[in-house]
Order: sequence, then C-alpha cells, then structure tokens
Amino acid sequence: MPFLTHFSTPITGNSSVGSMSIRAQGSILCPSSSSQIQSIQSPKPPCVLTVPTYFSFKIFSTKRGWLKSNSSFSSHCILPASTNLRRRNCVIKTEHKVVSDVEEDNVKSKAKRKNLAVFVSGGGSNFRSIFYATLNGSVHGDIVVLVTNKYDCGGAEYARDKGIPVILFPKNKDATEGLSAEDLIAALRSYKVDFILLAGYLKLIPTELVRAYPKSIVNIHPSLLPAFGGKGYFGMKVHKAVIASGARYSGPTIHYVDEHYDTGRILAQRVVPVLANDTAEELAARVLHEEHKLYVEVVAALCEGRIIWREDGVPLIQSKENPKDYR
Ligand SMILES: Nc1nc2c(c(=O)[nH]1)N[C@@H](CN(C=O)c1ccc(C(=O)N[C@@H](CCC(=O)O)C(=O)O)cc1)CN2
Ligand SMILES: NCC(=O)N[C@@H]1O[C@H](COP(=O)([O-])[O-])[C@@H](O)[C@H]1O
Repeated sequence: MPFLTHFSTPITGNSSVGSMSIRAQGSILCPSSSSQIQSIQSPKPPCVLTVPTYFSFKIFSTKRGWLKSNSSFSSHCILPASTNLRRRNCVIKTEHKVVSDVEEDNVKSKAKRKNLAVFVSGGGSNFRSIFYATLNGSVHGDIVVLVTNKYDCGGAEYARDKGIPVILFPKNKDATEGLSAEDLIAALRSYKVDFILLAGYLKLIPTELVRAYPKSIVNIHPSLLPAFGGKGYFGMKVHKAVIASGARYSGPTIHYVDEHYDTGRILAQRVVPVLANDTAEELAARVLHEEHKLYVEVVAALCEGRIIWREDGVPLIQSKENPKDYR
C-alpha cells in the first residue's frame, strides 16, 4: 500500500478546479513522471488536469483518499491541503481560501458517514464515549457493530441496549457460537465497515484481519508506547508497571494495529503526570479521562479523512481548526 503518491504536477493559478497557488521550495524530490492530478468532482466523471509539468512535489495519499483542501472547492475536490511539512529539503505551501464554518459543515454533512466497528472485552467506557460522539455530531460516523470475546461484558450489554449488533470473536474454546477470522471479515464487510476501533479488546487481532483492513484498524493503549506495551501489558497491569518504574509521566497512545501487540505506527498521544503517591487506580482514572477525549478526536479525524502519512511512514493528524497544522 503506497504511503505516498507523488505527481509531477501541472498546477496553474487558475486550474479548472479553482484558484490556488502552490510553491515548492528546495530541490524537487520525486523523479518526474508524466502523471496527472485528478480532481474528482461528483457527479461528473473524474476530470484530469494535464498541463506542462514545471515542478514536481509530493502529495500524501491516505487509504481513504487524498488530503482534502479546506478551500472553497466542493468536498470532492482532491487537492493537496496546505502543508507546512518540511520533508528533507522540500517545503510545500499552498494558499487557499478557507470555507466558512457553515460551508465546512455543509461539506462534512455531504461527505459519506463512515461505518465503525468497535472491539471491546470489558466495561466499554471508550466505546460509550465514541458512541455518544457519533450522536452529538463530533464524529462523522456510526458504530454499526460491536465485536467482543466476552459476550456478557459491560460493553456488549451497552451495545445490545442501544440496538447495536454484537459479534463474538474469537469463539471460546468450549463455546459453539463465535466466528472464525474469515467469518468475522465477511461479517465486517457485510456491515461495510470502514474503520475498526479496538477499545480494551484483549485478544490478538489475527493477521488476516490486519491485512483485510490496511491502515484502518486502530487501538488505544493506556501508556506512552513504546514503553509498557506488548504481551502481558493490559489494564491495571500497565499502570502498576508505570508506577513501579518511577516514571513521572504516562498517558494514552492511539496507534495503528499490526500483527503484533502495540507495535503499530503511533498516531496520537496525550501526557498525564504520575504523582508520587498515586495508586494504580488513581493513575488509571487519570489516563482513562484523557483516553475518552483523545479517542473521539482521533476517530473524528479518521472519519473526516484528516490523516496523512509522512514520507517516513509516520501518520499525522491534520488540525480541523487550522489545516496548515499537523500533529
Ligand atoms: N494484532 C494486534 N492485536 C491487538 C493489539 C495490537 O496492537 N495488535 N492490541 C491489543 C490491545 N492491547 C494493548 O493495547 C493488548 C491486549 C492484550 C494483551 C495481552 O497480553 N493479552 C493476553 C490475554 C489477556 C486475556 O485474554 O485476558 C495474552 O495475549 O496473553 C496485550 C496487549 C488488542 N489486540
Ligand atoms: N492493552 C490494552 C488495554 O489495556 N486497553 C485499556 O483497557 C481499558 C479499557 O477500558 P474501557 O473498556 O472502559 O474502554 C482502557 O484503559 C484501555 O486503554
């Protein structure tokens, strides 16, 4: 899956998709190839810009599509957002009009809501905060299915109470019900799931599922990875290890899921202090409070296509308030 797509691009100040200017400074990094930039404007078929190349630059593609400009183009315009990312010696800046909040909301409301699957094993407080965010408009998506390895856990009870389908995975040793990995993938496809959110799920996601949903599965972990992560590090065990280590800071990490526990690319973190007399429960509560906020911010960015992949493979979140800022 290419992290990065580059174009030798023909951008003029008055391209057919609107006025913008792009300045690339520094040496051009990409071997020029006669490719085009596609500006997809629904419902017309994709139109292709082809004009003489006079400079090349890199734009980032996400699994969900190109960076969306916050300019006055329609929501389907696919143009590099303004970037201040300095990559090697190439800085690309674009100036574009910023749409009004109302227009922005209209754009968001026109964009397709994303379908979310949440995986839990316990109480599901992160699941609940994300669910609430889908109702109050913070997250442009809907939780269409919940997956759990503990059919009677608090998260599963809450899902059933809200009318969200619950799937048991993996199947328990002695239980007859529960799905195999390939059945689970088929079920997620049937729900047209766009993103999978692990939220206190305590089983290893099988390789076939990781590969079936590239750059679309994220997990929240209650420490500042890579510290205090991996097999055996879950729940209170994490916080006890943090306190025992003498670490002065901890906090949640949200990362992409790969085939191993907690080794996927880090997407977001928040920091909380570890106090001298903290119990594991007190630290857990402080971290969990930040988790609830951070996960909603990250899922909102996922659903709005505000994740970009830096050329070295690090995913960044484009600020909603200031599209020129990434973190
Ligand atoms: N392929 C992946 N699967 C999962 C990941 C991941 O990063 N890649 N993250 C975990 C969540 N997690 C930490 O964030 C985590 C969960 C569980 C364990 C663990 O050691 N589990 C025990 C079993 C615990 C139980 O069944 O009660 C074990 O495997 O022995 C470590 C980290 C979710 N899946
Ligand atoms: N390694 C995985 C792990 O420890 N995940 C942690 O389990 C808790 C689930 O709480 P919740 O069920 O209330 O969301 C959360 O603190 C989450 O970070």
